[in-house]
Amino acid sequence: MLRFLTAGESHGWGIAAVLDGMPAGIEVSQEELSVELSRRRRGYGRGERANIENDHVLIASGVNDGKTTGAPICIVIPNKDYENWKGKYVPIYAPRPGHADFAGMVKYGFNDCRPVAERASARETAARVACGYFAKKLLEKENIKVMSWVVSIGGIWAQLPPLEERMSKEEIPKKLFYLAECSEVRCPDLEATGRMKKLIDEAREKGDTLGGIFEVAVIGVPVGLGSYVQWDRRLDGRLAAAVMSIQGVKGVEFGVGFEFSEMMGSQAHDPLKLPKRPSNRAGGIEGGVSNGEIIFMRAAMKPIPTLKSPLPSVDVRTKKECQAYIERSDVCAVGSAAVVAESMVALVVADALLEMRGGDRW
Ligand SMILES: Cc1cc2nc3c(=O)[nH]c(=O)nc-3n(C[C@H](O)[C@H](O)[C@H](O)COP(=O)(O)O)c2cc1C
Ligand SMILES: C=C(O[C@@H]1CC(C(=O)O)=C[C@@H](OP(=O)(O)O)[C@H]1O)C(=O)O
Repeated sequence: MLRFLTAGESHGWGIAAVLDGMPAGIEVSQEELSVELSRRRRGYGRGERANIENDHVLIASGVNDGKTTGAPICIVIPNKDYENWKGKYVPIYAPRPGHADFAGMVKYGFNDCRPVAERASARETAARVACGYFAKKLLEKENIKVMSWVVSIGGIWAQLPPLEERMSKEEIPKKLFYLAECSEVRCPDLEATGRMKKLIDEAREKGDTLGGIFEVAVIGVPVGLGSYVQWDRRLDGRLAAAVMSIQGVKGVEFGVGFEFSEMMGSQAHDPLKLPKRPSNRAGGIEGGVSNGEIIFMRAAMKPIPTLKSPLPSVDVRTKKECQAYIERSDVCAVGSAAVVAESMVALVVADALLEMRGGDRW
């Protein structure tokens, strides 16, 4: 069983994770790890914090001589911004609509929202990406690759090959992924990238924020990951939970997803033919089990909650109406969320692979 937990606050000493269940013998490198971390940190629309952090990952255990040992892997990512925050306490008395502030403060009985904001922050996703790197390295040994790209930001859509092709021909996700890596918003359509950047600039000027949609594809998946025999073993359920757990993600679909609801069965399901199934509208999973096709997911992220032109809120001390608290913030982080989703998907797929194959070393 591959599992992990994270710890740490956004402006505290650092972010940490323990990843348990990685087999021995997986080669890992500090350089590749830092590339993964910087893919998440950077992107057009991210705020000033991205320039403060370098997300250097300290590997405290579980790796010896560049290979995993099978022991729990402990990673620590010091927060450089801690130097600017230590010894200070900046309370948040006007909860930001859309952030965890209000619900978290009431739930845990705080007098202000600072402790909520610190732990609810997506700073924590740096640790998820570090864990996801190890899962990706395990999958790499089986020629399984996880990719993502952004398809829309604030209603501006990328022009991409038809969905049916994106889901069924391996060379297409590979190409889209390659192009996305060249785009500042991680969108494979470089013309749309320009318009998305302009929209992000406009939102920033207005003190507003944006969300969007990204896709994740997993190629090289064998038949048989996950199971229909128990609800919590279904691969689609596990993947959906993993991606929905990312801060700001509000919708997830597989294959043609919500479009299925408008189709006749005869148009919807993927016929079995030799040598290969002609379509993959299911998105690579039937009955909660991978069917050997590309696993294809799409997820929607809401606009960032912290607004420079804030929404109405209530001061929790005076109970008077006021404007929501303003803090340094990202304007748009859809490309970063997509990288986090790659990591979460890699962790779930690697867990299901270990379940099916077993093995203490790889
Ligand atoms: C990579 C990434 C960066 C984010 N950056 C910010 C940010 O700078 N400011 C902010 O208010 N929310 C940001 N968010 C979103 C909030 O963390 C999220 O909306 C909040 O924790 C509430 O959770 P929920 O939206 O899932 O309900 C970010 C999310 C991700 C995935
Ligand atoms: C720090 C990161 O993301 C943060 C996520 C976040 C939030 O509320 O989720 C708020 C911002 O924090 P700060 O106010 O310190 O700039 C983001 O920068 C990161 O991704 O590394």
